[in-house]
Amino acid sequence: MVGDVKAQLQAHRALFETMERDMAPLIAETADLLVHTLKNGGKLLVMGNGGSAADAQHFAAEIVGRFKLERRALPAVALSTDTSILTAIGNDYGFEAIFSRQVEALAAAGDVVVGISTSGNSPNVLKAFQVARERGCRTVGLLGRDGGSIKAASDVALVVPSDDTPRIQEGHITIIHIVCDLVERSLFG
Ligand SMILES: O=C(CO)[C@@H](O)[C@H](O)[C@H](O)[C@H](O)COP(=O)(O)O
Ligand SMILES: [Zn+2]
Repeated sequence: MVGDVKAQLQAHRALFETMERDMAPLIAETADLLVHTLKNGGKLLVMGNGGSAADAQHFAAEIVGRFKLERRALPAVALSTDTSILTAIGNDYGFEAIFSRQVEALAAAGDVVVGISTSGNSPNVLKAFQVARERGCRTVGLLGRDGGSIKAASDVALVVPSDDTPRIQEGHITIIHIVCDLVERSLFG
């Protein structure tokens, strides 16, 4: 039991060492993109399924509310939170359309659309990225494994180098916190 716990903590640490070595520039680039977008009156739309739906609403909450600094509210919407919208679109147009239809409704040119998927292959995220690009938005994929099909639809692809879904999710939420910190300090610090 304790051995299993230690093995998982070690896997987490090894992954984060690799992320530190390989991903820092791309995480900084993502923060820059969001700073630029918010400065120019754009907003963040963010989505994911399951645990990544929770990460999406966590991200939007840090942006709309605050991360650490007392500052004005910033615009962000999690597309995974409104059960009436999700069930209506899912029921009437199919589960693949639950995010793309909301992107169609809410996205403006210059917005940043973030999709979180550990496999990189969730069809509803992929479809939302296709619509986002048609709308002139920038797409950021928070991905895992080999990046899947969403990688090619991402302007910035942050692929956490692991095949283990929970470890990938731990990478994603840490990247989200780092981006929130950089965005807030660069706009208001
Ligand atoms: O949190 C977990 C597993 O750790 C699950 O809820 C997981 O997010 C769900 O199976 C998702 O449907 C997986 O989708 P994706 O990450 O491949 O896009
Ligand atoms: Zn999970």
